[in-house]
Amino acid sequence: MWRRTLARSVTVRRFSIAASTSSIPSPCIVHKRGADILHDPWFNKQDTGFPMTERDRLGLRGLLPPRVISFEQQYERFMDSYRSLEKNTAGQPENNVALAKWRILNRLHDRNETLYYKVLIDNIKDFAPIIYTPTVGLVCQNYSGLFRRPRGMYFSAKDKGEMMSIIYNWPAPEVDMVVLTDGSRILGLGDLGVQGIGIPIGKLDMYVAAAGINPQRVLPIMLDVGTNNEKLLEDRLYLGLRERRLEGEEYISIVDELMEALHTRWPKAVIQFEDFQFKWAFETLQRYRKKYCMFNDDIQGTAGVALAGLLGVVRAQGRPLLDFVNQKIVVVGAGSAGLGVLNMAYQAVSRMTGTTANPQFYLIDKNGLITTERSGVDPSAAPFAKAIGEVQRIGLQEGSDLLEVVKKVKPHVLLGLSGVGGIFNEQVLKAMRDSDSPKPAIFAMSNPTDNAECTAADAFKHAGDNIVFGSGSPFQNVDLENGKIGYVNQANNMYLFPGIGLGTLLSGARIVSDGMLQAASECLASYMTEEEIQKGKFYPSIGSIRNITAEVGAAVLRTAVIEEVAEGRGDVGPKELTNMSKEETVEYVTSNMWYPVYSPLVHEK
Ligand SMILES: NC(=O)c1ccc[n+]([C@@H]2O[C@H](COP(=O)([O-])OP(=O)(O)OC[C@H]3O[C@@H](n4cnc5c(N)ncnc54)[C@H](O)[C@@H]3O)[C@@H](O)[C@H]2O)c1
Ligand SMILES: O=C(O)C[C@H](O)C(=O)O
Ligand SMILES: [Mg+2]
Repeated sequence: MWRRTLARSVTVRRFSIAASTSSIPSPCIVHKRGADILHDPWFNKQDTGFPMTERDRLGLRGLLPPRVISFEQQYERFMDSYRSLEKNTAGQPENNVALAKWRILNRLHDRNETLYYKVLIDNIKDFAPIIYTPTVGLVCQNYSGLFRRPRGMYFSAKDKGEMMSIIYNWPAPEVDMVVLTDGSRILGLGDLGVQGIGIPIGKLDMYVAAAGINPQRVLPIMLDVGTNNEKLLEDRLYLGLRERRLEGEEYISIVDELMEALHTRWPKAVIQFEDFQFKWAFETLQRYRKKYCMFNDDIQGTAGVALAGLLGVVRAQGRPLLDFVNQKIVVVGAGSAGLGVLNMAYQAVSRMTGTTANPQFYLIDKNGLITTERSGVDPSAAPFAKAIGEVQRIGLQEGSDLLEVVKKVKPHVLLGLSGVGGIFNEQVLKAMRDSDSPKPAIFAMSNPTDNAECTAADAFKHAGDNIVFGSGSPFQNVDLENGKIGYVNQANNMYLFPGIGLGTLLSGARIVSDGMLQAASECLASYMTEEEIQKGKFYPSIGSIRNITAEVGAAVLRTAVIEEVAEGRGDVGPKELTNMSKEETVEYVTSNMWYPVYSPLVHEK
């Protein structure tokens, strides 16, 4: 038996396509020498990390001080400076501290990617809030001032007709993951134009940290089609096009051109759409999802994470999963994210009941409760408009406000994806005390922190100790002052998009199907133990994000194989993928994760 297992695991390892994690890293071919290497963050070893033999081979002798400092020493040196910075900035305004921390990490990112990702992976709990949500929002807002050097690619409306050649300016021969934004809806901060580039960079940092995508194969892209942000239009130092956004056919033809260019150069790359405003988010998803290997994280990734949380809520109530169909869920925000969640929740109910069920979902936008009486309702929201007769029976009407809806519906779950900070105010939270659930759930999923529908502390204070709580941006757990702790879940799509991307990539799938997304969500939902669920924990700790990503990636990959959309990757074709057991698939995914080590550099002309 052991022989078989060993043989199989060797087979799986043989198919590894990323850098090896063994103690002797495989060599890396470089096409440059001397100072050019020191200035390249992909190959630089923080200068002092180059061993003498390598200094000889690469023409580095005389360009560096004589001492060689090990990777471990460099790591400690960086962490020491980080800790000093923390000490020296203690007590200063929160945003200043956050930006100072971002700067020190960013400088390392620009100098030495290997050490940067080592630091990030080993301290993900502390550093995710800096390189990702919420600090990344602040960075985008201050981008023009913080800009030192470019990262990723920038396409603008001025590049129309030339994108196919511009795409070849990207220096890396291979790209696995692309995150693309047009900057039109950055978190809950609105239209930030070109400054939104921080979001694809942050998402791809999470891809490297959580999914082990090789950082030489990630590509953040900003598609600058103008901005409607008046402040930016008037700002002389704004780095993007100081023009209003393209609309209609002009807009879509530019996105078409970019997608075609990307597909031509890297047909196997997975493309994640991120932070597109509502009117284009759904439209581009429908337009491209059958043609290219792409998904929209705000619609689909968020939906999977939210559904996993909603199923956790049912378990926390001590109810069987099938009871999900009886949950009264009020979703506040009828945009990309809110509608994505409702679509997926609706599909789950339909699967459970085997019918086109009429779940008890209530949808609220800036004009209040959406019912069949609403005129001009967006077609993507229309399926969730409540029948007017049904709402009138409980004393509600078209446009009823949030407080009214919570009071009358007594929901099991109140889920915010509105982008409006504090909208779950004291009255609304107090009304949740009358929820029909023994463990009312409050999800304040909007980002960044100031845009959260409520804080964790307010949720526990006003809605009661028995609630379960999730937020898009991180909050500290809450001391309930009765010896108990109110647990805070981070209900953020970061728990899924890395696994969706990695699983899709390794499967070589042509598209990202609904089945693959559903598998990702189910995997996340079932990851949590009964004990954790009873403690109000629906998502794993961020410290285990590589493990969860491996599981999610494997679930996505296996579904791609079952649905026959997987074409395989490298030596590993659909047949080999089909023959892998569930455990072997997880091992295959894990063994393909890149891990930061200094590889011996070998020069080739
Ligand atoms: N936690 C996560 O993983 C996650 C994922 C995606 C989006 N988000 C957050 O969700 C928010 C919304 O994103 P989106 O893409 O859906 O935006 P969107 O612009 O597409 O939608 C926003 C929706 O909120 C509604 N709204 C605005 N003001 C309101 C009010 N006062 N009362 C009720 N509804 C109101 C709007 O009518 C609209 O339907 C953002 O803050 C974003 O950061 C979080
Ligand atoms: O970026 C995040 O933290 C989550 C989400 O994609 C968002 O737009 O808020
Ligand atoms: Mg987003």
